[in-house]
Amino acid sequence: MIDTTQLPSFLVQEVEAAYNQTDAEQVLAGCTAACERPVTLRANALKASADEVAQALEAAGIGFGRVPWYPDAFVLDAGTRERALWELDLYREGKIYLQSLSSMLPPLVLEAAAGEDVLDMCAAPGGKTSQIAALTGGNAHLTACEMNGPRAEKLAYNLDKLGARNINVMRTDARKLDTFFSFDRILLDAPCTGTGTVRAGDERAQKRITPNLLSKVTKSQRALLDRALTVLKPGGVLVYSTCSILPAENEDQVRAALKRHRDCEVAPLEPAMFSGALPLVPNGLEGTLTVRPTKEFEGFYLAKIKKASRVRKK
Ligand SMILES: C[S@@+](CC[C@H](N)C(=O)[O-])C[C@H]1O[C@@H](n2cnc3c(N)ncnc32)[C@H](O)[C@@H]1O
Repeated sequence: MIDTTQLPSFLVQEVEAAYNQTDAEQVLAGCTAACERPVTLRANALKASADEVAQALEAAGIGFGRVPWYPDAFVLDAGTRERALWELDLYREGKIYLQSLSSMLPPLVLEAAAGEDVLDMCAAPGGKTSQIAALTGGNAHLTACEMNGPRAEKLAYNLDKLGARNINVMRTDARKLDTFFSFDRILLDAPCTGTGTVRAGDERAQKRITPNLLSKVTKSQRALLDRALTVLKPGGVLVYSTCSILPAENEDQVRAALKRHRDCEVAPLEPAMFSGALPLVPNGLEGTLTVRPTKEFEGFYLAKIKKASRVRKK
């Protein structure tokens, strides 16, 4: 039996209602194991190669492991604290970015290419925006939206530190983004309950994760999805992600959005894309992935949606 008394009671209740007993137990066990989660980071290819980062970590006596699905990801040895990195030139010069493994997934799935118009709709503090910039060699036309003022400043600061240049940072409510804009690729890393990131014993999470929060974020997710699918070009691709493990924020949102936007459909994600190395829990929408929380991964949801190309009339 898992001790769930250290987890937010609303989270436990929702997980037990959403998943079968075995899956719910695994998910809740992952939340309780989160306290042991190692520090993970991404080599920032805009400033340093993964080899350079590996050598610098070795020189500093910091042990690490790698993952089979992303050469730029590093998993520091158990017990290594973030503060071990703070004094390193690597960190000060923006050659690395502290980022959870799960949050490295959406930019990989987005598959943006140089020259494309790309929107990161909810961008601060900028981990995924800068990763998209790195993956496109700094050659995509990137727009990054953030509604919250101080967070938009942090976003601009981080992008500058990481050498992600020529990004149009917009401090704006992305639900009201002018429909004059249009994009080839959109990342919607939506505001959510954060239930995938909860660590047992976190009293603030107990207070924060409530029916009221769920109701607030699901309204916002719906409006953001509608705007995203409106400003997506025909033939364009949207990646929707949350760090939540609740279906109401994930597959239920996507399924409902696809009913409202009949020209869009799921572009199936295959676990094999990640060498079968993601800890997944079955969800109710085929072709989308729910990563269950484990000792290494935060709980996370990923869906890829494609808009039909315009049919040419003869
Ligand atoms: C999950 S966080 C994004 C994390 C970010 N993608 C990253 O990887 O660093 C969600 C962000 O969306 C912002 N946000 C919430 N509602 C928004 C809206 N309507 N328009 C723009 N940004 C919004 C929040 O302030 C928050 O910074």
